[in-house]
Amino acid sequence: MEQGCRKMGTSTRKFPLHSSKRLRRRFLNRAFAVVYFFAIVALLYHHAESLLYSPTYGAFFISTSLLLSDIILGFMWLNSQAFRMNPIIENIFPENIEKVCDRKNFPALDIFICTADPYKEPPMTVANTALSVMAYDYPAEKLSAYVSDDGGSEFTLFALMEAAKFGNYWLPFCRENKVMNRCPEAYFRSNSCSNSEIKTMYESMKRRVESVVEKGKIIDEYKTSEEEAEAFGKWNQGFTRQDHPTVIQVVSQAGNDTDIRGHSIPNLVYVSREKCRTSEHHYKGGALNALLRVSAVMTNAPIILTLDCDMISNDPSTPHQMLCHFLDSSPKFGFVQFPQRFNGLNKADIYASEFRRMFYINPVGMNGLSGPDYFGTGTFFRRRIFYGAPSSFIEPEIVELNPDNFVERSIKNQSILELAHHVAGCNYENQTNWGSKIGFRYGSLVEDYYTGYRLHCEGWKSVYCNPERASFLCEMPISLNDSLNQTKRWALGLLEVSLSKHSPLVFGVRFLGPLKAHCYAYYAFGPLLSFPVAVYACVPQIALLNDFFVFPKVWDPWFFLYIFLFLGAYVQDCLEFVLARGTILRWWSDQRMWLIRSLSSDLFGSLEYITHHLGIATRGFEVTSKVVDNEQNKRYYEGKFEFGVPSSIFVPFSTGAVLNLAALIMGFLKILRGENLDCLIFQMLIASFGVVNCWPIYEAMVLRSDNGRMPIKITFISVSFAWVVYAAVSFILKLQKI
Ligand SMILES: O=c1ccn([C@@H]2O[C@H](COP(=O)(O)OP(=O)(O)O[C@H]3O[C@H](CO)[C@@H](O)[C@H](O)[C@H]3O)[C@@H](O)[C@H]2O)c(=O)[nH]1
Ligand SMILES: [Mn+2]
Repeated sequence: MEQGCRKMGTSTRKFPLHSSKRLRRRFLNRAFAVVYFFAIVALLYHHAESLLYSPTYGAFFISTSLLLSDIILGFMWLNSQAFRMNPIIENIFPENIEKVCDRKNFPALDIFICTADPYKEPPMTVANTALSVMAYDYPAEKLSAYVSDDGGSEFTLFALMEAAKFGNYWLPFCRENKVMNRCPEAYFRSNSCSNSEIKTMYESMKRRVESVVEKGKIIDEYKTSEEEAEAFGKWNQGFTRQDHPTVIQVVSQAGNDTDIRGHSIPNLVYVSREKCRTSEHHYKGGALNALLRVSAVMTNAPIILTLDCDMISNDPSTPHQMLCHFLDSSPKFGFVQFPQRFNGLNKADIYASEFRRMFYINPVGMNGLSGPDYFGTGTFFRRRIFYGAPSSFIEPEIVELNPDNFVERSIKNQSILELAHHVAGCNYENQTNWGSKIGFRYGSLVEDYYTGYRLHCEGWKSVYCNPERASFLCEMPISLNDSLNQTKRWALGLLEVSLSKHSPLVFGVRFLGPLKAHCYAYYAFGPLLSFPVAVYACVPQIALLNDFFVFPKVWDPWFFLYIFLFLGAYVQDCLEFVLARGTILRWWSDQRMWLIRSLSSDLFGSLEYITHHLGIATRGFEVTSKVVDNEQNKRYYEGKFEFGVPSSIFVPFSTGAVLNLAALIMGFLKILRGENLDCLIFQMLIASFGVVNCWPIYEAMVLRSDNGRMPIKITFISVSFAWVVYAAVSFILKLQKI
């Protein structure tokens, strides 16, 4: 791809494209890690000692559960240190790109947009995303957008056809007015547009698309040409989402279709791969592999951008930014990862949807260890990366899929289209390397994490690029249930990696070295946190209710060890959060959601992993809804948690909430009765921390009356459950003395 810009060696020295800065805080991090490590060892020693000398079964039970919990927490701490050893910030100088490489020599770019459900991912959202990237400041004849529709919906195709027509006006409008946010919906929402003509045009297109989805039918009047009518004809009687032939429709063709100023517009291709009930489709990974092949046959650009359908471009110069890395890099360099930044978070970001640690803090840490993991969206790949390690190329089955193959014919050429249909077939991958050695990798519901991991194991490098202005903006779930179900899917997918033969601790260590393997282990084993959090959320509390005192007394040196461990971790976490431009308010939500997720997503994800492996249940990729309900939206902006639906995923942490409150009240009663505070204090501290964190849950259970409150059924189940857990643990605690 650098061919066009070959003689860059000297010019990039004069006009640098990127630079990197190692953060000085690495020294502090390392020193603190050593101190903290010894503190953990001391704590484990303390537990082991209590275990050996436990006077009763109860004490034995408590010491065992605390020891196991702290081993897991210690292991997670160890993993998290890998990110702290060598953080690096990468800077880019996109203003120099055109000085070292002429526009006409820019490499071609294929953009993949995935959608899977026209009701959860409205076709208008997909159309907006497509328009926002088609309007990139990049030579249009080198740009192709491929939309993969796993929902197999004619409405999505209709929306794209409408988008292409509107694009004829929108693209020149953006160019001439130097618009930065080229997603029409976002642009019209935030600008009082002076040119109301284009706004009217947009509104009328939006009305048409939405009415089609609403009516569930495309009226003939909307099919403006013979070709369009023919395309929709493919949705005949036997066509269902799970069972249908491949549909590939070239919606606009670069070099052939022009905008109102006579400039070319980029290729826009709709692809719905063939689906049949008898063969596995591998969810998004499968969709991306189908796109890899279809695009190889049609345009075969050396660079690929993968996007989720709600990830709009917010900066037309993003391709220039990624070129800063691609034009000046080693042959092992494989991808540039841009962060997900979110549109419309509320002030406290109550569901911690921005995942500041995962998307902003940890990737900087991985930059120093040959690059960040793959986030699934906002990633520019070198096409070659999907065909084996840097030094051992794996030949695909047909020459047309070779990343170096040059496509001479037009994308509407009959034989090209025929081959494209063939490679999108549902049995095409049988007996091939797709999904195992070639392309996006199968086997985990978090195909992004897993694919990035395997690519790094092969020796590819990546870079994290987070420019001042957000390159992309995306949506996040605004109901607690949606948010928890999303992370539950992640938890299940991560366990599929951690407990497989490719586990970071076994396979990863061999190929990545210990530090990077621990970074991957940090995510893969994350769901294990459900155990220690569950223990700390109920064991000390129930012990307190039973007059059982398990922790060191105040003034005991071990007490201070606990305080040091707790504050050390929390203060460091908070500092890093704030240094990554977070607010204290959002950090508080972040740590709260960390607790809540451990007791819901991680727990249920683990249970699903087990049931799936026992063959009791099947697993699936439940798509997160991007539809916004106005009433819900209002509550979200007021910062209220949205429970609303009677979902069992709320039960474990609501149970914990009840137990903590009961323990705290009991503790106060004991103090009032004049019992000794010395032994109580530690358990009281834990319970108070629980109660402060659970405040929104109590509110939702008792104080609220809106539709987002906790369903009575769930409150009832949680209280009963709390009673059962209390009774069971109390029974063990009271077992006769040895
Ligand atoms: O069978 C499927 C299921 C999903 N998708 C697409 O996958 C994307 C992500 O789905 P979403 O429901 O939005 O999941 P999230 O949890 O929000 O996505 C995160 O996590 C996923 C892995 O679980 C990654 O694939 C995503 O890139 C990452 O943003 C969407 O564009 C979907 O259309 C498909 O194409 N086919
Ligand atoms: Mn998403």
